Amino acid sequence: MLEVRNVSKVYEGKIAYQALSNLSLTVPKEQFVGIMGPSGSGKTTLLNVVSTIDKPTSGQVIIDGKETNRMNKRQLALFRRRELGFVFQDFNLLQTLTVKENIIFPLTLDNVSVKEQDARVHRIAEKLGIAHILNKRTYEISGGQSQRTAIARAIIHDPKLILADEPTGNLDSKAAKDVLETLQMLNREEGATMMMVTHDPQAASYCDRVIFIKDGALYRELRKSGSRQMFSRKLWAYCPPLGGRKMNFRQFAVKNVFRNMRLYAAYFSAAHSRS
Ligand SMILES: Nc1ncnc2c1ncn2[C@@H]1O[C@H](COP(=O)(O)OP(=O)(O)OP(=O)(O)O)[C@@H](O)[C@H]1O
Repeated sequence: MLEVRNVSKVYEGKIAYQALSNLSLTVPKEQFVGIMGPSGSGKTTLLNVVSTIDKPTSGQVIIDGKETNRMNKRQLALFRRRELGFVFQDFNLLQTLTVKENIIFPLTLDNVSVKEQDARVHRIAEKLGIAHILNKRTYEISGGQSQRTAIARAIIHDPKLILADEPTGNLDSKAAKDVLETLQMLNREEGATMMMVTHDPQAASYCDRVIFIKDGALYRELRKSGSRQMFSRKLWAYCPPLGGRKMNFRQFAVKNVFRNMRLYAAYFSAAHSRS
Protein backbone atom coordinates (compact mmCIF):
# COMPACT_ATOMS: atom_id res chain seq x y z
CA MET A 1 0.00 0.00 0.00
CA LEU A 2 2.67 2.49 1.09
CA GLU A 3 6.28 2.18 0.17
CA VAL A 4 8.91 4.69 1.24
CA ARG A 5 12.13 3.92 -0.66
CA ASN A 6 15.48 5.33 0.41
CA VAL A 7 13.99 8.70 1.25
CA SER A 8 16.26 11.53 2.35
CA LYS A 9 15.21 15.05 3.14
CA VAL A 10 17.63 17.92 3.45
CA TYR A 11 16.30 21.32 4.52
CA GLU A 12 18.42 23.87 2.72
CA GLY A 13 19.35 27.07 4.50
CA LYS A 14 22.39 28.85 5.85
CA ILE A 15 23.25 25.54 7.39
CA ALA A 16 21.66 22.61 5.55
CA TYR A 17 20.00 20.08 7.82
CA GLN A 18 19.43 16.43 6.96
CA ALA A 19 16.10 15.56 8.58
CA LEU A 20 15.67 12.11 6.95
CA SER A 21 18.51 9.81 5.93
CA ASN A 22 17.92 7.06 3.43
CA LEU A 23 14.76 5.89 5.16
CA SER A 24 12.81 2.93 3.80
CA LEU A 25 9.63 1.36 5.08
CA THR A 26 6.62 -0.53 3.78
CA VAL A 27 3.12 -0.42 5.18
CA PRO A 28 0.88 -3.20 3.90
CA LYS A 29 -2.80 -2.65 3.17
CA GLU A 30 -5.05 -2.52 6.26
CA GLN A 31 -2.20 -1.96 8.70
CA PHE A 32 -2.42 0.65 11.47
CA VAL A 33 1.10 1.90 11.94
CA GLY A 34 2.37 4.34 14.55
CA ILE A 35 5.40 6.60 14.19
CA MET A 36 7.20 7.56 17.38
CA GLY A 37 10.51 9.15 18.23
CA PRO A 38 12.05 11.98 20.16
CA SER A 39 11.36 15.59 19.37
CA GLY A 40 13.25 16.61 16.23
CA SER A 41 13.76 13.02 15.05
CA GLY A 42 11.94 13.56 11.73
CA LYS A 43 8.39 12.28 12.36
CA THR A 44 6.63 15.32 10.90
CA THR A 45 9.06 15.45 8.01
CA LEU A 46 8.23 11.82 7.23
CA LEU A 47 4.47 12.49 7.47
CA ASN A 48 4.81 15.54 5.21
CA VAL A 49 6.75 13.56 2.63
CA VAL A 50 4.30 10.63 2.73
CA SER A 51 1.31 12.99 2.49
CA THR A 52 2.98 14.68 -0.52
CA ILE A 53 2.95 18.05 1.24
CA ASP A 54 6.73 18.07 0.97
CA LYS A 55 9.01 16.53 -1.67
CA PRO A 56 11.88 14.30 -0.59
CA THR A 57 15.37 15.41 -1.62
CA SER A 58 15.95 11.89 -2.92
CA GLY A 59 14.09 8.60 -2.86
CA GLN A 60 10.51 7.67 -3.70
CA VAL A 61 7.11 7.49 -2.06
CA ILE A 62 4.72 5.02 -3.67
CA ILE A 63 1.09 4.89 -2.56
CA ASP A 64 -1.15 2.19 -3.96
CA GLY A 65 1.29 1.68 -6.83
CA LYS A 66 1.45 5.39 -7.73
CA GLU A 67 4.78 7.12 -7.59
CA THR A 68 3.95 10.50 -6.08
CA ASN A 69 7.27 12.12 -7.05
CA ARG A 70 6.25 11.95 -10.70
CA MET A 71 3.03 13.93 -10.26
CA ASN A 72 2.74 17.64 -10.99
CA LYS A 73 1.20 20.14 -8.56
CA ARG A 74 -2.36 19.75 -9.83
CA GLN A 75 -2.18 15.95 -9.93
CA LEU A 76 -0.83 15.98 -6.39
CA ALA A 77 -3.66 18.19 -5.15
CA LEU A 78 -6.25 15.84 -6.66
CA PHE A 79 -4.37 12.81 -5.38
CA ARG A 80 -4.42 14.20 -1.83
CA ARG A 81 -8.11 15.00 -2.07
CA ARG A 82 -9.17 11.64 -3.47
CA GLU A 83 -6.72 9.10 -2.13
CA LEU A 84 -5.64 10.47 1.27
CA GLY A 85 -7.51 11.33 4.45
CA PHE A 86 -6.07 13.77 6.98
CA VAL A 87 -6.80 13.95 10.70
CA PHE A 88 -5.26 16.97 12.45
CA GLN A 89 -4.47 17.60 16.07
CA ASP A 90 -6.91 20.51 16.30
CA PHE A 91 -9.72 19.06 14.16
CA ASN A 92 -9.73 21.83 11.53
CA LEU A 93 -13.51 21.94 11.17
CA LEU A 94 -15.26 24.85 9.47
CA GLN A 95 -17.07 26.74 12.22
CA THR A 96 -19.86 28.16 10.09
CA LEU A 97 -21.00 24.72 8.92
CA THR A 98 -22.90 21.98 10.70
CA VAL A 99 -21.34 18.63 11.54
CA LYS A 100 -23.01 17.08 8.50
CA GLU A 101 -21.89 19.87 6.17
CA ASN A 102 -18.33 19.49 7.42
CA ILE A 103 -18.37 15.75 6.78
CA ILE A 104 -19.74 15.96 3.23
CA PHE A 105 -17.52 18.90 2.28
CA PRO A 106 -15.01 16.75 0.28
CA LEU A 107 -17.88 15.08 -1.63
CA THR A 108 -19.47 18.36 -2.71
CA LEU A 109 -16.24 19.22 -4.53
CA ASP A 110 -16.45 15.97 -6.48
CA ASN A 111 -20.06 16.48 -7.60
CA VAL A 112 -21.34 13.41 -5.76
CA SER A 113 -25.17 13.33 -5.85
CA VAL A 114 -27.06 14.53 -2.77
CA LYS A 115 -28.64 11.09 -2.39
CA GLU A 116 -25.23 9.43 -2.34
CA GLN A 117 -23.84 12.08 0.06
CA ASP A 118 -26.74 11.43 2.45
CA ALA A 119 -26.32 7.67 2.30
CA ARG A 120 -22.59 7.90 3.00
CA VAL A 121 -22.83 10.46 5.77
CA HIS A 122 -25.51 8.50 7.61
CA ARG A 123 -23.63 5.22 7.40
CA ILE A 124 -20.40 6.77 8.69
CA ALA A 125 -22.10 8.89 11.36
CA GLU A 126 -23.86 5.79 12.73
CA LYS A 127 -20.58 3.92 12.79
CA LEU A 128 -18.78 6.75 14.60
CA GLY A 129 -21.61 7.44 17.06
CA ILE A 130 -22.28 11.00 15.88
CA ALA A 131 -25.59 10.51 14.04
CA HIS A 132 -27.44 12.47 16.75
CA ILE A 133 -25.31 15.60 16.32
CA LEU A 134 -25.30 15.89 12.53
CA ASN A 135 -27.30 19.11 12.55
CA LYS A 136 -25.34 20.82 15.32
CA ARG A 137 -22.79 23.56 14.70
CA THR A 138 -19.21 22.72 15.58
CA TYR A 139 -19.17 25.12 18.58
CA GLU A 140 -22.01 23.10 20.13
CA ILE A 141 -20.10 19.80 20.30
CA SER A 142 -17.32 18.42 22.52
CA GLY A 143 -13.66 17.90 21.61
CA GLY A 144 -14.11 14.16 21.21
CA GLN A 145 -17.17 14.67 19.00
CA SER A 146 -15.21 17.25 16.97
CA GLN A 147 -12.42 14.77 16.34
CA ARG A 148 -14.90 12.03 15.39
CA THR A 149 -16.48 14.52 12.94
CA ALA A 150 -13.01 15.21 11.53
CA ILE A 151 -12.40 11.47 11.18
CA ALA A 152 -15.76 11.06 9.40
CA ARG A 153 -14.72 13.82 6.98
CA ALA A 154 -11.35 12.13 6.46
CA ILE A 155 -12.94 8.83 5.45
CA ILE A 156 -16.11 9.91 3.61
CA HIS A 157 -14.39 9.62 0.21
CA ASP A 158 -12.97 6.19 1.05
CA PRO A 159 -9.28 7.16 0.95
CA LYS A 160 -6.51 4.65 0.36
CA LEU A 161 -4.46 5.93 3.27
CA ILE A 162 -5.39 7.89 6.41
CA LEU A 163 -2.70 10.09 7.94
CA ALA A 164 -3.11 11.32 11.49
CA ASP A 165 -0.85 13.82 13.22
CA GLU A 166 -1.18 13.66 17.01
CA PRO A 167 -4.98 13.17 16.69
CA THR A 168 -5.48 13.02 20.45
CA GLY A 169 -3.08 15.86 21.32
CA ASN A 170 -5.91 18.25 22.25
CA LEU A 171 -8.23 15.81 23.98
CA ASP A 172 -8.71 14.72 27.57
CA SER A 173 -7.99 11.08 28.31
CA LYS A 174 -11.56 9.85 27.95
CA ALA A 175 -12.13 11.61 24.62
CA ALA A 176 -8.69 10.42 23.46
CA LYS A 177 -9.64 6.82 24.26
CA ASP A 178 -12.90 7.20 22.29
CA VAL A 179 -11.07 8.60 19.28
CA LEU A 180 -8.40 5.90 19.35
CA GLU A 181 -11.05 3.19 19.63
CA THR A 182 -12.79 4.80 16.64
CA LEU A 183 -9.58 4.71 14.58
CA GLN A 184 -8.93 1.12 15.59
CA MET A 185 -12.49 0.13 14.70
CA LEU A 186 -12.14 1.77 11.25
CA ASN A 187 -8.93 -0.13 10.74
CA ARG A 188 -10.40 -3.47 11.77
CA GLU A 189 -13.91 -3.24 10.35
CA GLU A 190 -13.38 -1.05 7.28
CA GLY A 191 -9.85 -2.19 6.47
CA ALA A 192 -8.48 1.37 6.53
CA THR A 193 -4.69 1.69 6.19
CA MET A 194 -3.44 4.28 8.69
CA MET A 195 -0.29 6.06 9.72
CA MET A 196 -0.38 7.99 12.98
CA VAL A 197 2.36 10.18 14.43
CA THR A 198 2.20 10.34 18.20
CA HIS A 199 4.31 11.11 21.24
CA ASP A 200 2.02 9.08 23.44
CA PRO A 201 2.79 5.37 24.05
CA GLN A 202 -0.80 4.87 25.21
CA ALA A 203 -2.09 6.15 21.85
CA ALA A 204 0.52 4.12 19.96
CA SER A 205 -0.66 0.96 21.71
CA TYR A 206 -3.77 1.01 19.47
CA CYS A 207 -1.52 0.44 16.43
CA ASP A 208 -0.55 -2.97 15.01
CA ARG A 209 3.04 -1.86 14.64
CA VAL A 210 5.08 1.07 15.92
CA ILE A 211 8.12 2.40 14.08
CA PHE A 212 10.66 4.41 16.04
CA ILE A 213 12.67 7.09 14.31
CA LYS A 214 15.85 8.60 15.64
CA ASP A 215 18.00 11.21 13.89
CA GLY A 216 16.01 10.83 10.69
CA ALA A 217 16.53 7.09 10.37
CA LEU A 218 14.60 3.98 11.37
CA TYR A 219 15.74 2.95 14.76
CA ARG A 220 13.57 0.05 15.68
CA GLU A 221 10.05 -1.28 15.42
CA LEU A 222 7.74 -3.10 17.76
CA ARG A 223 4.79 -5.22 16.69
CA LYS A 224 1.76 -5.88 18.79
CA SER A 225 1.45 -9.41 20.04
CA GLY A 226 -0.92 -10.12 22.87
CA SER A 227 -3.17 -7.55 24.45
CA ARG A 228 -3.12 -3.78 23.93
CA GLN A 229 -2.29 -3.32 27.61
CA MET A 230 0.82 -5.50 27.23
CA PHE A 231 1.83 -3.57 24.12
CA SER A 232 1.31 -0.29 25.96
CA ARG A 233 3.62 -1.43 28.79
CA LYS A 234 6.25 -2.44 26.23
CA LEU A 235 6.04 0.95 24.54
CA TRP A 236 6.24 2.86 27.84
CA ALA A 237 9.27 0.81 28.80
CA TYR A 238 10.88 1.49 25.48
CA CYS A 239 10.29 5.23 25.07
CA PRO A 240 12.42 7.00 27.73
CA PRO A 241 15.86 5.78 26.54
CA LEU A 242 15.27 7.36 23.13
CA GLY A 243 15.95 10.76 24.65
CA GLY A 244 15.75 13.64 22.21
CA ARG A 245 16.32 17.30 21.80
CA LYS A 246 14.43 19.08 24.57
CA MET A 247 12.27 22.07 23.66
CA ASN A 248 10.88 24.69 25.98
CA PHE A 249 7.16 25.45 25.86
CA ARG A 250 7.57 28.47 23.55
CA GLN A 251 9.58 26.51 20.98
CA PHE A 252 7.03 23.70 21.15
CA ALA A 253 4.07 26.08 20.64
CA VAL A 254 5.70 27.91 17.71
CA LYS A 255 6.65 24.62 16.07
CA ASN A 256 3.11 23.27 16.34
CA VAL A 257 1.52 26.41 14.93
CA PHE A 258 3.92 26.17 11.98
CA ARG A 259 3.27 22.46 11.52
CA ASN A 260 -0.52 22.92 11.52
CA MET A 261 -0.35 25.86 9.10
CA ARG A 262 1.52 23.70 6.59
CA LEU A 263 -0.98 20.87 6.95
CA TYR A 264 -3.99 23.21 6.60
CA ALA A 265 -2.48 24.81 3.51
CA ALA A 266 -2.06 21.40 1.89
CA TYR A 267 -5.51 20.25 2.95
CA PHE A 268 -7.23 23.33 1.57
CA SER A 269 -5.28 23.30 -1.67
CA ALA A 270 -6.45 19.70 -2.05
CA ALA A 271 -9.98 20.56 -1.05
CA HIS A 272 -10.30 23.45 -3.46
CA SER A 273 -8.70 21.99 -6.55
CA ARG A 274 -11.45 20.86 -8.85
CA SER A 275 -11.06 18.01 -11.27
N1 LIG B 1 11.41 23.76 7.35
C1 LIG B 1 12.51 23.40 8.03
N2 LIG B 1 13.69 23.98 7.81
C2 LIG B 1 14.81 23.60 8.45
N3 LIG B 1 14.85 22.58 9.38
C3 LIG B 1 13.69 21.96 9.64
C4 LIG B 1 12.46 22.33 8.98
N4 LIG B 1 11.48 21.52 9.46
C5 LIG B 1 12.08 20.70 10.37
N5 LIG B 1 13.40 20.96 10.47
C6 LIG B 1 14.37 20.25 11.32
O1 LIG B 1 14.35 18.87 10.94
C7 LIG B 1 14.41 18.04 12.11
C8 LIG B 1 13.22 17.11 12.13
O2 LIG B 1 12.07 17.89 12.35
P1 LIG B 1 10.62 17.23 12.50
O3 LIG B 1 9.64 18.34 12.65
O4 LIG B 1 10.39 16.29 11.38
O5 LIG B 1 10.78 16.41 13.86
P2 LIG B 1 9.66 15.69 14.77
O6 LIG B 1 10.18 14.34 15.08
O7 LIG B 1 8.33 15.77 14.10
O8 LIG B 1 9.67 16.59 16.07
P3 LIG B 1 8.47 16.87 17.13
O9 LIG B 1 8.22 15.60 17.83
O10 LIG B 1 9.06 17.90 18.01
O11 LIG B 1 7.28 17.36 16.38
C9 LIG B 1 14.48 18.99 13.31
O12 LIG B 1 15.80 19.11 13.72
C10 LIG B 1 13.95 20.30 12.79
O13 LIG B 1 14.53 21.40 13.45
